[in-house]
Order: sequence, then structure tokens, then C-alpha cells
Amino acid sequence: MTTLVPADGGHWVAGMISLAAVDPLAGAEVLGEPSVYWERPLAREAMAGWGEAASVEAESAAQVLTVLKALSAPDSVRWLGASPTALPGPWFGGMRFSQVGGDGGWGPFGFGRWTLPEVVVWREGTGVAAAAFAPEGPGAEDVVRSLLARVGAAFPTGYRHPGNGTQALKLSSSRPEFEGRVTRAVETISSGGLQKVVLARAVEVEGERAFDRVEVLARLREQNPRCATFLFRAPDGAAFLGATPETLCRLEGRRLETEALAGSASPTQAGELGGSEKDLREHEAVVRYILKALKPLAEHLESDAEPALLTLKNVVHLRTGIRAELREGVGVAELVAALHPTPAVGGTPRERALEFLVEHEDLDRGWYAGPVGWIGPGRAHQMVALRSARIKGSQARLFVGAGIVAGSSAEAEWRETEMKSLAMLRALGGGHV
Ligand SMILES: C=C(O[C@@H]1C=C(C(=O)O)C=C[C@H]1O)C(=O)O
Repeated sequence: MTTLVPADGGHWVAGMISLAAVDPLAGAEVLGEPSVYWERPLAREAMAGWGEAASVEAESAAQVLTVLKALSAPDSVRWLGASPTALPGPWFGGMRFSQVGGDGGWGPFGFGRWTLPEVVVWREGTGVAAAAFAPEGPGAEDVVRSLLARVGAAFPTGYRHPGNGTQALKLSSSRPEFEGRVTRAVETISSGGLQKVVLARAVEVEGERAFDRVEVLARLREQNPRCATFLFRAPDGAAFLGATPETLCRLEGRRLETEALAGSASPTQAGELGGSEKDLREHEAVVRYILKALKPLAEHLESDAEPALLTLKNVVHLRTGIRAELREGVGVAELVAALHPTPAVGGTPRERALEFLVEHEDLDRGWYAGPVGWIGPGRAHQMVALRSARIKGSQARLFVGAGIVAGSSAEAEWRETEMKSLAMLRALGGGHV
């Protein structure tokens, strides 16, 4: 684990200013591609970060706990003057789905990696604010002031909307292999070895030219207003980005919001989803798991009486909202440890499903289906990184999965994963898909 700089627990100096701007992404024009990005259009939450005042890595699930605890500790930042009321972060990052690796392209992302940007620009109330961070030490206040002066002088008012950015994409993903795995999973389920397992696959995408990831972000947020659009850049220049509908946990002090999201249909078949016994069973297993995992951590726990439909552009899901009042001392570290991976991305029973994946999935998921998001003192939002891709140059590796239960058909699961890939493919510029 890299230690937090500069001191135990980390101490930073920060300052903030208001900007005459409306869109944090607009900064890309003068500051280049952000190193982190986060936007939930419906919640009017948007944040872009540039540079790294600090970064911290974890090499195992155990280290993740230590890091998340440190990042959510109070008072690690000393604000010069006003301090923000609703800053998402200031730490941003994510972690792998599991320890199972194999794909060198994920190496630079680490098992888990979080950064404190030098500059964070975010929507605050009806305006946009900028904050700068520097490690506490001689000259730190001057560094903060000069970063703010630079950003304040140069930040463009609005984002120039991207052109249509269409390009021909070459796609490859083996259908027979995926369908073979689904069949094997259904066999294991019918022999009583498992109830549910979520199988994922990668789609290799090659563009005619390097992907403009800022444009990809702009299209993702526009086409997926109910999702969290995110980007995290690794030190080798690759980035992991996507637009995910699934919250793992949103925490404000002791108040927790989470959800079960499982069971899917195409928008044209949305009407049948609520009555589909297979999908309801798959969904119910996730609800039960989350409630059981949260019980020891919560003073009060409640869930919606029944699932509702969450309608996205290319796919409709069953969703049950879950809320809790947490016990004293429970924070994002304990929540991630208890919840991740939920059966929405792993399976049930959890350990057996994860073993099945190690043995049969033949995929390094990397950060796909892991928790990504922001963490600050007593507050955090972690999403499950779905509908996402790792992008470097003109190459993208996109990830999609589907829950397999008794009665699943290989062909239908293939179609479901195709549907789930559309949001990312369109954003990559595949106007024809
Ligand atoms: C695994 C994915 O999605 C998950 C699986 C779902 C399902 O099987 O119905 C629905 C939503 C997500 O929890 C994915 O998008 O890659």
C-alpha cells in the first residue's frame, strides 16, 4: 500500500472559488482531459478533477478497508476561508471486482486506487465552484492560491457540444464461448450447486482513430441521465469509464441509500418484466442478500415493498430501493466490505458463485463490476462499475454481464448482454449500432 502523503492520515490545504461557468466538463478545453470525472445528471451532481495532489493504492481487499477508513476520516483538509457544503469527494477512485487477474492492461489501475485531484471543479447550488488541494507544508497556501488563480482566469463558461463523432468500430467477442458458459452455469444450477451466477464477457472494440474520451463522457451523460457517468485515469494514460445505473452505497453521515438492481428486459418487453418469475427470483435473491448484509450494521433498515421498473435507454431493470440508519462508527469501508460483490454482479450463494467465476468465466474483470466513486469525511457515493470500458488510444475493452438462474437461455442472455453494451458502443461513436 502506498502511504498517504505527506503524513499519517494525510493533511492537505485547500481553497475554493466560484467560477462563472455552468459545466465542469468545459474545463477539458483548457486543462485537457480530466483525471477523474463524475456526473449524475438527474441529481444535478457533476465533478471534474485534474492532476493529483495525492494518490493512494491498495493491493488487497484488506488494504482497501484501511484506505477507505483513512479517506473518510474528518478534518484531513484545512480550508483557507470558505469551505464547500456539497463537494463530492475530494477522493475519487475504484477497485477491482476481485483478486483474480491475468490482463496486464489492468496493472496500472492497481487493485484499488484513489486520488485527491489538484483541482476539483463541481456544481455547487446553481453555480460551479473550483477547489485546489496541496499537501500541507511550506508554500502550500501559495500553491493553492496560484492554482485557483489559474483555473479562475481560464475556465470556459460552457462545454462546446461534441460533433457527432461517429466512427466505424470493429467489434469482437466470442458468442459460442459465452453461450457455452451460460449452458454450464445452468447445468450447475440445475444440479443444485448454485442458485445464481452473473457471467460477464468482454467486447474488444477497435476504432479507426483514438477515442476522444471527453466526447465519450459528453455522450454518455447525455444519453444516460439516470446513470452515473464516470472516468478514472490510470498512470499509463488508459482510462476506465462508463455510465452505470447501480448504486452500491450512498452515505451521508449515518444515512445510507442503496438498491437492488437485477432482472432485465429490453424496453419493448418492459411490460412483462414485473411478471417474469425468473427475473423476480433473480431480483429477490439480491434484495435478501443486501438486507442480510446490512442488518448487523444498521439501527434501522427498510426496503421498498416491491420492485419498480428502472427504465434506461436500451434496457429496463427491476429496482428495489433500500435505506438504512447506520450504527455509530459504520462508514464506507464497512459498507463496501459487507456489500461488495452483491449477487447482482456475483451470484448466490456468494462464495460458490465466485468460485464458479474463477473456474469458468475466463475473464479478468479488472475494475468492471467493482465499486467506483467518491469518498469524503463522513460522506461517500460508490456505484457498481457496469456499462463500462477500459480505453487506451483507439482500443476499448468493454464489459457486460447477465445473471444466470434456473431457466436462463444462452441465447437470451447473449441478447441481454448485447443490449447492455449499446450505451457504451454508441458513446464510443458507433452511430450504426
Ligand atoms: C452485470 C451487469 O448488470 C447487472 C445484472 C443485471 C441482470 O442480470 O439482470 C441487471 C443489472 C445489473 O445488476 C452488467 O450490466 O454488466
